[in-house]
Amino acid sequence: MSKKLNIGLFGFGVVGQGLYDIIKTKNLNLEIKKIAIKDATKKRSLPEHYFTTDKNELLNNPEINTIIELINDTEAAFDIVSTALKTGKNVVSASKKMIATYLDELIALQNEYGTSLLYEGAVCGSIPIIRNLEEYYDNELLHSISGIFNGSSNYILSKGFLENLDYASALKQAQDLGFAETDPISDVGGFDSKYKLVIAAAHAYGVVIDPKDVFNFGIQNLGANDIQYAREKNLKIKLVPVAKELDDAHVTLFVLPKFVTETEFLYNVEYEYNGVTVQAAFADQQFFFGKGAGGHPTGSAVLSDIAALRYDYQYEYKKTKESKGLNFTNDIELNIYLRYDNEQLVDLLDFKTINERYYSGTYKYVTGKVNLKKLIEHQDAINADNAFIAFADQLAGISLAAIV
Ligand SMILES: NC(=O)C1=CN([C@@H]2O[C@H](COP(=O)(O)OP(=O)(O)OC[C@H]3O[C@@H](n4cnc5c(N)ncnc54)[C@H](OP(=O)(O)O)[C@@H]3O)[C@@H](O)[C@H]2O)C=CC1
Ligand SMILES: N[C@@H](CC=O)C(=O)O
Repeated sequence: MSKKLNIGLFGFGVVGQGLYDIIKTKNLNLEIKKIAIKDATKKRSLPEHYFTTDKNELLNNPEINTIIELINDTEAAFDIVSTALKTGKNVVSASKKMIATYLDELIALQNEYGTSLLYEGAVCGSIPIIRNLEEYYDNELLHSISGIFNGSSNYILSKGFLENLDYASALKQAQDLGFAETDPISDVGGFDSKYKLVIAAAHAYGVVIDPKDVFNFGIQNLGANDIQYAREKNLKIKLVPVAKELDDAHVTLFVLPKFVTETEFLYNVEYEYNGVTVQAAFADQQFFFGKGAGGHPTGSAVLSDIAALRYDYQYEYKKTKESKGLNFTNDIELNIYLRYDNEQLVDLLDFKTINERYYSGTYKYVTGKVNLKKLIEHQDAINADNAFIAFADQLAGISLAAIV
């Protein structure tokens, strides 16, 4: 018999409302007791008595045994989630930045207090990737996980490539549809993809990596020449996070735009859809596809976690416990395309090999192999130049540069 869940819901925005819409169509053994929001003056679709701006009305209510955290404030979310876990309440959260930033602490709290934190909705919306990494791939050696982890940036890219819509209008649409983060630089700059990648890597490789150590470069500098370059070669540009085991001792993570060929699954992932490609030793390549943003797709993942809590499901962080001793490294070499203005940038990045170099009045690019550490070191110069970078490798082409 499943246990009855008395829910305290934090947040009634895109995802909170989306979750509510789904719950009300079902006859589940659960009840939403109270909803905490920030702005008491906003018009709501439910009677006033549901709402409060006092978090303690939920956290201190002994009747509430489950907290659902769906707010857009990282520090407040960590405070809510950690308090709930400490006071014996299980939690479901979709706040990927908060989870990636505080993952070590959140795992420790679950171990110490025996409470459960689930977050399927935080990584690729409706795609059930976390529980698959945790359970299904438990005994698999995973060579890499990559994909499209951000709906807003993919929406903007699709609108540009397929409909010739300009960047600003496409971003506005993604915001109006409820896909974008409060500060959309998180989406287009690759930060959101990075947080999701860090969470996925913890379940895939057992490594808990500080997001600050992971390089992310987004699509905000993408220009008409870059799109033209891709079109002429029958490629598409996608924002792709990569986690790859390089050898028995090293794992790398980064987020970069990527030239994707027609033969790759990601080529046909458009608009707010996400895709996750898992390359495993025995299962070989597998692909997960689904909506990565929006109230209902994300709400469906949150509801799946809620349902799992009725049976006290907990992540075991199995690969973390196996302690294979993988070290995170940025000391890798990969083939990139750099569209730039300032010649000095090419020298600064210290290309190991140059395959192609092109100059015209307003368009200059170079392709070749660089060390990721050089991209990190000169990130400010790259941004100051309004340059655009994409990588062109199949993942097998990314290699450890030096043994660290
Ligand atoms: N939108 C999406 O597609 C997805 C979003 N997410 C994540 O889910 C979370 C929520 O996103 P989303 O629904 O889009 O965000 P919204 O901006 O639509 O809603 C945020 C909600 O949080 C409430 N809120 C903010 N601060 C507090 C606080 N301190 N206490 C109580 N309530 C608070 C707001 O209150 P008020 O209504 O009063 O302003 C609002 O109801 C974010 O972490 C986001 O990254 C994850 C996957 C997909
Ligand atoms: N802003 C995010 C929302 C879901 O995580 C995105 O666009 O993917």
